[in-house]
Amino acid sequence: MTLSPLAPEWLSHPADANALRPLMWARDVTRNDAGEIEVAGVSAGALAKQFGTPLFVVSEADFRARARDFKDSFDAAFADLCGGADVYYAGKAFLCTEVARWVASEGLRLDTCSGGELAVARRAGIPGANLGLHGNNKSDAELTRALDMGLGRIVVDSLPELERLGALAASRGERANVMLRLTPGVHAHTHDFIATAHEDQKFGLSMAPDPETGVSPAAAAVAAALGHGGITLLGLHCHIGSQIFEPEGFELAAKRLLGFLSGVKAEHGIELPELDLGGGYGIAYTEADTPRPPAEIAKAMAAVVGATCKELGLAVPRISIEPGRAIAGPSTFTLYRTGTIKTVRVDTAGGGTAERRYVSVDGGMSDNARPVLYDADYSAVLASRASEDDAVMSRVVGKHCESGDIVVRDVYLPADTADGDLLAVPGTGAYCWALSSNYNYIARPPVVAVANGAARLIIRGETEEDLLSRDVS
Ligand SMILES: Cc1ncc(COP(=O)(O)O)c(C=O)c1O
Ligand SMILES: N[C@@H](CCCC[NH3+])C(=O)O
Repeated sequence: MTLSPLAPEWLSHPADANALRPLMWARDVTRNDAGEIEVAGVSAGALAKQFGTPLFVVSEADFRARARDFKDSFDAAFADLCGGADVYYAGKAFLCTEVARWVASEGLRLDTCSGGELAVARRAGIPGANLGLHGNNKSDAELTRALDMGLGRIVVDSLPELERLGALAASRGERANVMLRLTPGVHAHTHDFIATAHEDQKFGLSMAPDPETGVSPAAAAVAAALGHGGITLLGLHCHIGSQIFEPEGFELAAKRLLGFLSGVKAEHGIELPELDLGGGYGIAYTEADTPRPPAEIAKAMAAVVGATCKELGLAVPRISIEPGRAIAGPSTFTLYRTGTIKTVRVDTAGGGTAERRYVSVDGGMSDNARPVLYDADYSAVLASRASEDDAVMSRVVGKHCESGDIVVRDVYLPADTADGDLLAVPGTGAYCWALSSNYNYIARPPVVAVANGAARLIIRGETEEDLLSRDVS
């Protein structure tokens, strides 16, 4: 078989199309003797039979292990510097009541960014002291809810919000626990839509001095917070973006924030006790991605923080981080049923023609918007059986009325992949269900957690009745 010239350079023709690359899958996903994929002892076929497809399948053990790994690694790395570190799981990646409970039982805290996420946290019984709240446009109702729940930290994003929160807390005779989100001016190596620390964007307080006053919005916010009767200023926060592999951006941001803390000490005589370095750690969606293990990330970060504090004569603040994707992403795969398969002739850049095989599945951009939103790459394997057939360059597409509705842009799938097979797409635990929609009146799929040979629903799938029941007629 001649290889399709349409294959991207980074994608290698697999020697064994049935193989599961370890970094891309939850650690308890294997291929059983019958050739079927199974997770924690439950086969893809059994899952599809019990819950239907599309289906989000979460390995509970894998999710918990990744959460624990971050907590243990950061605690160990920062033990001597500041007595350990706090890990806030970023619930925006994937949140439901069950997941919030897993996170809490593994010793993590929870980062929320809306009233709805706070409601999940409350339902899961997480104490307010272990919660953070983010957002560039928090409503008064959300701030009130945060105060009602006694939040450990509200991450303030702007001067107007600081004023609003301070006034609200003061009117209740309280002080709000505040972290200030700063933009350290770091350009992260990631898709523009998920980079968040350069100057020209909606998040955070700039550290760059205003040309007229010489005072940066960040410095103005610190002064305002320290002087406000309704605010307790705990420290500073930054988040440079998401799906980032290189350590340099994280380290530069940490250095800039510590430098800023040193400036606060010089100006106000105060060493703020906390520093949150955000999330953003990349995961393996394809063979081209090489994520760093949490222990390595933590050690490198501790070395930078320790050395910088020493240089600046600062006590090391209590460090926290907010990983989302790196905990939720690899724990989950999406199970689809294949449908129409067709091969089309396409013109190549070199002036020739090639064939592209389109494999359609029964979901698509409504359960995974990331390829459309960020040009995100994924991978896929045949899940219902192993195949001895050669692997053919393929494009997995959804069923939506949108030509950009691509699930996996480029993947080698066995030539005998046929209508009715099961296909599994790994790494869909973060920002897939969370970003899901009802486009084309398609109901959101259920999410099941699998552990110890049993699967249980943690989010029920929507039904057509659910969707119709919203229509006012
Ligand atoms: C403030 C903040 N913290 C944490 C995260 C989690 O990022 P990630 O899922 O890439 O770890 C995000 C999302 O990018 C974020 O905006
Ligand atoms: N939603 C983005 C991640 C960033 C969201 C949080 N700031 C993604 O799917 O990659």
